Amino acid sequence: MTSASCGILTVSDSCFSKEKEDVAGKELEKAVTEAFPDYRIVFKAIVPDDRQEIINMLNKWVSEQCNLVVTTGGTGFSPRDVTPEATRSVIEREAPGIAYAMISKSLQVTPMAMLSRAVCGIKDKSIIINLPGSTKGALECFSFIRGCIPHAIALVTDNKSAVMKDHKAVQKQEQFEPSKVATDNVAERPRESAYAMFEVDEAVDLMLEQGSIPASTEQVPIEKALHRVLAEDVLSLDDIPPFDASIKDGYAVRAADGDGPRKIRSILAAGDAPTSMPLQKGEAVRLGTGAPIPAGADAVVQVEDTKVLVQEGGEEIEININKAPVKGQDIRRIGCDVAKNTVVLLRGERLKSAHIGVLAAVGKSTVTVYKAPSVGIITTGNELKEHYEELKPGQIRDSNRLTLINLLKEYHYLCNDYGIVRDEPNSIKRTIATVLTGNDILITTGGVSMGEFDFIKRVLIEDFKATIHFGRVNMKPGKPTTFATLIFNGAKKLVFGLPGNPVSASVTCLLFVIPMLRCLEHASVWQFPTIPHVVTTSKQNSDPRPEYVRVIVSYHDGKIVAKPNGGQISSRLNSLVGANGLMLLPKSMTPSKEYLSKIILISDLQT
Ligand SMILES: Nc1nc2c(c(=O)[nH]1)N[C@H]1C(S)=C(S)[C@@H](COP(=O)(O)OP(=O)(O)OC[C@H]3O[C@@H](n4cnc5c(N)ncnc54)[C@H](O)[C@@H]3O)O[C@H]1N2
Ligand code: MOO
Ligand SMILES: [Mg+2]
Repeated sequence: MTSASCGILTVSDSCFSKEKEDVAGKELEKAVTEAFPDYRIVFKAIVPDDRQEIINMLNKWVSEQCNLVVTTGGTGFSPRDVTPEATRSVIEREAPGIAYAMISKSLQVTPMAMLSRAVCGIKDKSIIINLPGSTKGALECFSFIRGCIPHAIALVTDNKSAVMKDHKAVQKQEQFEPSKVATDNVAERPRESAYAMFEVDEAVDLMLEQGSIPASTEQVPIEKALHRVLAEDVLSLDDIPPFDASIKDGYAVRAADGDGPRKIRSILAAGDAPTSMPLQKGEAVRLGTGAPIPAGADAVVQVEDTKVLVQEGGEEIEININKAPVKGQDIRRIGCDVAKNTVVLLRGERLKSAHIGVLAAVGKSTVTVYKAPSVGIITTGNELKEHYEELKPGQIRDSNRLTLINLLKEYHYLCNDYGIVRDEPNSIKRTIATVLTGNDILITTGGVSMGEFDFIKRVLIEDFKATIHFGRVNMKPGKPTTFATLIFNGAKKLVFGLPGNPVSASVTCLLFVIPMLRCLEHASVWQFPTIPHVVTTSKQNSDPRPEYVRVIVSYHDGKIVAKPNGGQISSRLNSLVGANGLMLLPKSMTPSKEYLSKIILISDLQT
């Protein structure tokens, strides 16, 4: 993606007068940065719903060659909504297709979309796009049209090489070779799975052996480094503390002077430069915690162990040291927390708040971190509809996509969403190719079991020459979990074919996808913490698979307690709502017998 400059203009009387916070503007900024990491947001402003003010700002940004201007607000029917009129005065050529795309997609969400009057158009090398004022509406509309933006910018800026690249990609898509997967001989389908059954640990090992996508790194300011994985060993650029410092509020003294009276020579607060004139016999310097120790002093006596002997106008002139001090008492020596040039953080550590604090303390303003692999997701199934769409008989709402995207987000991974794909080999092939063009990793859900409409494995093998490393795992839920690798446009790609059942998809994402992403990101910790746990069962399990029971784990009276979170059928996603652990029940348990097993902690222990 080539770089471009962007501006975000919030049009709102109430945001302009600071009566309301500009949430839409801020969220749009995030969405643009996330969608186009190479673009620079160079302009941001809030103007009132005033036609001339909008025109002035748009003209100013256009004259400064801002490639993409998105406005939010003022596109509706109320008397002060004038953003479309102002935009129309500025643009030279209208781009009605963008506005149309937003309205037609938005109508699937709400009939109110027909009240949008958004205008989109071009002036010079700038594209101006009006978005609604509501945060949800603005983000939704942006998501509907963001795909066309890079090509539109390449065209208006006359970037011939980018335009050619885009055209080639489109032509390639148009020269689509149909899937090789045959659908006409259902009677001949295998009656037994062609895939060997692996135990979970074996499958994890097979998967990790394939974890060799080249990892790239980037420099980020430490303010933006939270949750990233360090790609360098960090050396302290300074001693901490950088000078001998007091641990207490009190007096710097010479220990050899013992107890008894001291004349106050001067005062040192935290932040004052250390004095160079050595402290003389019988003298003390009054100081605060963190203040530098004056020359000649070798101990600090806390204020609680002293008494005032002489004072003048509220000033301490002479004090008494009640107890003889010990040399070095209450002094933090230079470099005692961290010595200069020593390693303070190790490559592979995931940065949390304390890491960022250490980076700040040792004088690092940027760090090198690993880039996480890029992930794209599709869900498959003819029965699936978007959660906001109306259902016809036989249809269900797609819950897997949003669950998995957000599950990955909980573990700090972003995931590009490629929508729902029908159970049809050509559609699956085409969408997989699109995902693999822009991502290192593909996650699919559904279509991996024994059904005649379960095409994922076959498309991967027949159309992409994938190697299936495992296509069945001995676990409940998650039996048909599939992991494959393939070469696409010369690059190695990883594919996780997760089962369609909602719990199975989430549990296998936790047990396979997240550990693999952590390894690919070079994180030193990739496994979830486990707690050894004794388990029993009251009834003979008819299913011989080891089971990952979704549990609420807590700590009561010195014991770990794991409570199954309701019904455990693979379709009941509520078993994961509030669950913080997966309790492993070994296969073929005899009722009432105790087994030493484990709980995998997927979030914090509840106490
Ligand atoms: N003959 C056999 N049938 C099945 C076997 C088997 O070994 N032999 N395995 C069962 C197991 S275990 C699982 S798990 C499921 C997995 O099936 P698929 O991965 O092929 O998934 P689908 O058939 O497409 O869907 C299964 C189920 O999940 C619902 N689903 C799918 N996608 C979504 C979504 N995005 N959001 C919400 N719900 C979704 C779908 O409607 C089905 O009810 O296969 C068993 N069958
Ligand atoms: O293994 Mo499936 O995931 O039982 O539901
Ligand atoms: Mg199926």
